[in-house]
Amino acid sequence: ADGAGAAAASSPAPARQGHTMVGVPFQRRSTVRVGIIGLGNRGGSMIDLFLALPGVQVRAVCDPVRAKAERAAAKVTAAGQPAPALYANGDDDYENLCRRGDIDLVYVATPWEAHFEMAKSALLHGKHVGVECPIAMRLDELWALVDLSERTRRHCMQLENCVYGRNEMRVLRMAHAGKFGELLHGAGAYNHDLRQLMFDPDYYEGPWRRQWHTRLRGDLYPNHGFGPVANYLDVNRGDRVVSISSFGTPALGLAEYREANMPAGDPSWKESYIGSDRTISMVRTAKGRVIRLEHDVSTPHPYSRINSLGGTKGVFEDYPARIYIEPDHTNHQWGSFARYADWDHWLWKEHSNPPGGHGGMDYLMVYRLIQCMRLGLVPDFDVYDAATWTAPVPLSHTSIRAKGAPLPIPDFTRGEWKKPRAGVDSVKPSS
Ligand SMILES: NC(=O)c1ccc[n+]([C@@H]2O[C@H](COP(=O)([O-])OP(=O)(O)OC[C@H]3O[C@@H](n4cnc5c(N)ncnc54)[C@H](O)[C@@H]3O)[C@@H](O)[C@H]2O)c1
Repeated sequence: ADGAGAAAASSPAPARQGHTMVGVPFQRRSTVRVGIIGLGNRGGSMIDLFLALPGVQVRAVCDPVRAKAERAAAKVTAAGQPAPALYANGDDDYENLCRRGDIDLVYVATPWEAHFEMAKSALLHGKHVGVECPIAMRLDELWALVDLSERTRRHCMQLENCVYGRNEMRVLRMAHAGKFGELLHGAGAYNHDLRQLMFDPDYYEGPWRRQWHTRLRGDLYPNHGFGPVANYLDVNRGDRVVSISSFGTPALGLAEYREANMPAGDPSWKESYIGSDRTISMVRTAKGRVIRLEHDVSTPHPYSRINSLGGTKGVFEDYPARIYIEPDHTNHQWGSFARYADWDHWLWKEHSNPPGGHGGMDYLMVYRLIQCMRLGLVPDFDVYDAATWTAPVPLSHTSIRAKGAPLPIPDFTRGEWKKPRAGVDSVKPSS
């Protein structure tokens, strides 16, 4: 599989089968009819945000764990909507949800191994699809999603919530206004100690997340760190990421945690974890800028997405947020980022205290997606962004196996990255 990965990594873009999805608006509609696949931790809470928005109807819910599907259906009726169709007959019942004629958007919040087939099914049945991170696990699947989106004329979106974070959006606007000068470098991460949750028998639906640590090396979850920095640097909108070089430490954290916490005979004792506890990747852009990505979910660490950006006039670093830009700051002393609240994105000015998890960015993501669909706007991100932000998953694995050898990151836009265009730094719509 690694050999195939390396070959695929260096092969040229496959011939385009459809037409570009760059700048393609949604068809305008007053009501967005939603089907949700996967109602675990994520889907089971995101449904509240869909139901909180005017103009959204949840028409169908799907989860093989019937109790979870039923709990979600009860939320729909409690919100005053008709009872949704329920799909709970095994692992393939999602196809029946995708087949329905009364759904505009499918939202996928299932284990990673299921994302690709579910996105594919939604697109083939004419639905727009928003998928949790990462959108797929293999490079050939990323190309397949690009081709399917281009052929079916439906948007295939990585629902990357962190690009809607308040700090991320403020930095994005300041970057575009030149406050950091010419942009040079950025960093993003998913450093989140998930040991306890991954070994908890009840938190996830089965051990799927931990088991990925027995299969794939490297950065399993790059999107939350990569997406925001890619936006700062206008990746796919004037610059593009061209190569990735990844390094991984030994994988010791999960086994050490198991030793200390899991009783003999627990099924986890059959697992062997492969590298790496911390993956560090260096990504180069066509303009010569450098992005550092980190991934670590198996050692103690306070939560951090790093979220930094630097240029010729200064630097921002998050966790905690701090800034140093000329001429505002001197003498090597960090300044307060709170002082720059005027630079907040219009979404954050409109919703100063959004509901829902992750500090409100989940809500703003769903709000903006639904707004784009109802007003017939171009979405803030498309299948090219989805593929780009996810590409480190397979590529970091292959690069680590090759001792950090740089691998090309495909140009999923097939040359269209050079065109500047709007993205998450959107203009507030007038109607
Ligand atoms: N963006 C974020 O901030 C964020 C936060 C948490 C989770 N996530 C992502 O959400 C996804 C789900 O994570 P989770 O924590 O909710 O996991 P989970 O295990 O709690 O939920 C997954 C759900 O999918 C269901 N499922 C499994 N196979 C299915 C199938 N064939 N058809 C329909 N449903 C199926 C399971 O029964 C379960 O209810 C993952 O991709 C995860 O990375 C994203």
